[in-house]
Amino acid sequence: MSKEAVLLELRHVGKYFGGLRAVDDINIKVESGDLHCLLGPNGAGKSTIFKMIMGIYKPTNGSVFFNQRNVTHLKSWDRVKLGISIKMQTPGVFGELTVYENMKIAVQHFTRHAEVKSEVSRLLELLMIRDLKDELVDNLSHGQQQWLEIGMALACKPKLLLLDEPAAGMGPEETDRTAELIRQLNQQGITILFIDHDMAFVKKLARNTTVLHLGRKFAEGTVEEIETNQQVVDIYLGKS
Ligand SMILES: Nc1ncnc2c1ncn2[C@@H]1O[C@H](COP(=O)(O)OP(=O)(O)OP(=O)(O)O)[C@@H](O)[C@H]1O
Repeated sequence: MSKEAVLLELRHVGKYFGGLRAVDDINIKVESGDLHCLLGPNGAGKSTIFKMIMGIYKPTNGSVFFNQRNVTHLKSWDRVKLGISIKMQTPGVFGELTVYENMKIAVQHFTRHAEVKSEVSRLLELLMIRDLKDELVDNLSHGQQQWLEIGMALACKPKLLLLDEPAAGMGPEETDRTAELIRQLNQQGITILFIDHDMAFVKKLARNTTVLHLGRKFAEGTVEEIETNQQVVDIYLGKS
């Protein structure tokens, strides 16, 4: 991988909470244009890594590079301005407002006033929820709310989109639509790093995978390589 091809790099990153090494000496490179999955069982350190990429947690050790720039000490908002965006697992939408109003709140930070309406429409179309623009968010299905949140994360026109378990709690149909949406965003040039522990979903989407276990990098490679790695299979069955 050439230096220019790397969009995100974690170098010897660690995060300790008291005596707990939630993330320990992690090195990860995410290539520009990749659809990359952070895979691992509960408590492996995946969300903590996302929070360090986003600037929500400061690493105990190591550095985070974005576009070859050391962003370790930048605030979250400055990272957003550089092109990093996140959709967290916890809900970030306003249930008592409409779909349109939610999107407008996100879009108006990044778009000139005269273009807000058309940008909201463009995103709602992309998210397959344009017909629901006047609906209160509380009335949407779980999947539709998740797509709206992805849309709000897109408002800053990110180069790198972090998705924490984007299909969690969805049925098969919504999961398939979510996979399709993520694939589409990636084809439009957005590099995507997503967290998941559902191997079937990961197989549908990811090109490259980093497997974490107990805060350490356990394995990395293509989905095919990971799937046939006996040690990875074992940690999923609780043998390691
Ligand atoms: N703010 C915190 N204070 C103390 N411990 C924390 C904190 N955040 C996370 N941890 C611990 O760090 C470890 C890694 O947590 P993390 O949430 O990153 O794992 P994860 O791989 O995202 O798990 P899950 O799939 O369950 O979301 C866990 O043992 C967790 O309890």
